[in-house]
Amino acid sequence: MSVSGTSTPGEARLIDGKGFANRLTQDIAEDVRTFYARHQVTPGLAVVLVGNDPASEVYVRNKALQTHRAGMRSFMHMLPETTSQEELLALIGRLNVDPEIHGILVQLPLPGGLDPVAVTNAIDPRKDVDGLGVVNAGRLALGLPGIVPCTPLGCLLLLKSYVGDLRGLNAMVVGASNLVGRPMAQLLLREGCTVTVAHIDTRNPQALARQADILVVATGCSGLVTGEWIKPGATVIDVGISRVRLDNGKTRLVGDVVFDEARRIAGQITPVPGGVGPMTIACLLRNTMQAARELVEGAGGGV
Ligand SMILES: Nc1nc(=O)c2c([nH]1)NC[C@@H]1CN(c3ccc(C(=O)N[C@@H](CCC(=O)O)C(=O)O)cc3)C=[N+]21
Repeated sequence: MSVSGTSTPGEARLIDGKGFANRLTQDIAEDVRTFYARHQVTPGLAVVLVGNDPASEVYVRNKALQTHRAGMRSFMHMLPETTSQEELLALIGRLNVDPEIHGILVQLPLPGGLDPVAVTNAIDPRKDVDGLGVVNAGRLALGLPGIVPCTPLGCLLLLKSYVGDLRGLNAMVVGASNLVGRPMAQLLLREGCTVTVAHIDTRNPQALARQADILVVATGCSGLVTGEWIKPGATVIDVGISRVRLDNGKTRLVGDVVFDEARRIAGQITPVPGGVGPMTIACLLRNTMQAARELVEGAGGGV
């Protein structure tokens, strides 16, 4: 490991998101037991899924499984595609005042006709474990404690563990979504990085990426980032996850980065699957534990 954020090229070290997420989940399970002993309260997470997108159903089921592994309670709300905005807002209103619920997540994207901004902001900011509402997003932008979106938080925990001190490093975030790119850029800025955000209108993103000690890619565009984008020895975090069909008819998960090229140039890199995905879920549990603490103990804090 190197504190400069780069190391000698050759074969990149694999960043083991799955192993890290497993250890994090075990630590959270310990926190859940301690919290129960103190307050006789078990943290509860409500996950709301509208419609039946098969990929979303897989993630939602995985979330419920991991929630139970951490000793938390999981409340699933599977709503039909035809759910109205009023019905969805009414459900969130009930979850907001339910003392058994400490975290609420509405799986995105929502079916057409439902307004994700209105829905996200209907969640009590104290229960907004996705950190996507204006209160938590604003807190992050101002450098105040709050709930940080799960995927960027997971990426940051990996970076802090595998790179160390990020101060002064050049970081580039490819993708400017509210879910990942923007909050990721805010977190890296807070850690002292010099941050560049590339988006759909960015000219020559490849040249900018080649300057980056840390490259976080979150576009959902598989194969976008080739070897030529990568500074030798850089740390590459691949947030993308797409299912592609192979010649033999089977499907495979791939990221936004051409892994076999990148791994010969990067210093360290996250695989897909087994990289950022499991960290997202572990951080959701971490945020739910944090929300339960603040709701029950009235403690401030956060990351
Ligand atoms: N409000 C909201 N918050 C989210 O955090 C959110 C969302 N909506 N909508 C969908 C995306 C996607 N997402 C993933 C979570 C875990 C894996 C994951 O565990 N992936 C495994 C593989 C899973 C598999 O085999 O399909 C891995 O990368 O190793 C992937 C993707 C969270 N999202």
